[in-house]
Amino acid sequence: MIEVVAGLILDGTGRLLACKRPEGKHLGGKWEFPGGKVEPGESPSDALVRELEEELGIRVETATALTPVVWDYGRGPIRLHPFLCRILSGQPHPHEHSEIRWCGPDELGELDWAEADVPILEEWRAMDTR
Ligand SMILES: Nc1nc2c([nH]c(=O)n2[C@H]2C[C@H](O)[C@@H](COP(=O)(O)OP(=O)(O)OP(=O)(O)O)O2)c(=O)[nH]1
Repeated sequence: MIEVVAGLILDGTGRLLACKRPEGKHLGGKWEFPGGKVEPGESPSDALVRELEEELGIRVETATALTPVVWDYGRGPIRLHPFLCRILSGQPHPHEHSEIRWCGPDELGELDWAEADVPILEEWRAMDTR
């Protein structure tokens, strides 16, 4: 099982940050929550702080953990651990994604999400963290 973390970053007005995977990569063109694989010896929360600094140039703190999602895209199972996060410093800039977008509830529903993220989005919608 590959452990992956993903951050639901809120902007304080009810919008979430969606990130587009670059064409040519696995799941290229799909939208995801930023994050990546947990390295040996790291907690999921530490991994997310590291990944968001690398991918977006922001420092975050993690808050509520949502329900992990187990998914298999045909390359073996991944377990995706979602966390709500808050930006402590910096403005997000895409270092590894082709595009990033702050989205309100309606816009979120219009994006072509990676399949493992769909249940996460549904859980978030049901929570109403705004
Ligand atoms: N970071 C992230 N990965 C996700 C999400 N949803 C989802 O299915 N994934 C998948 C895509 C990848 O297979 C894996 C995350 O690994 P990664 O983002 O470090 O991907 P990577 O570029 O290293 O992938 P690869 O080189 O191994 O193909 O989980 C998500 O919301 N965030």
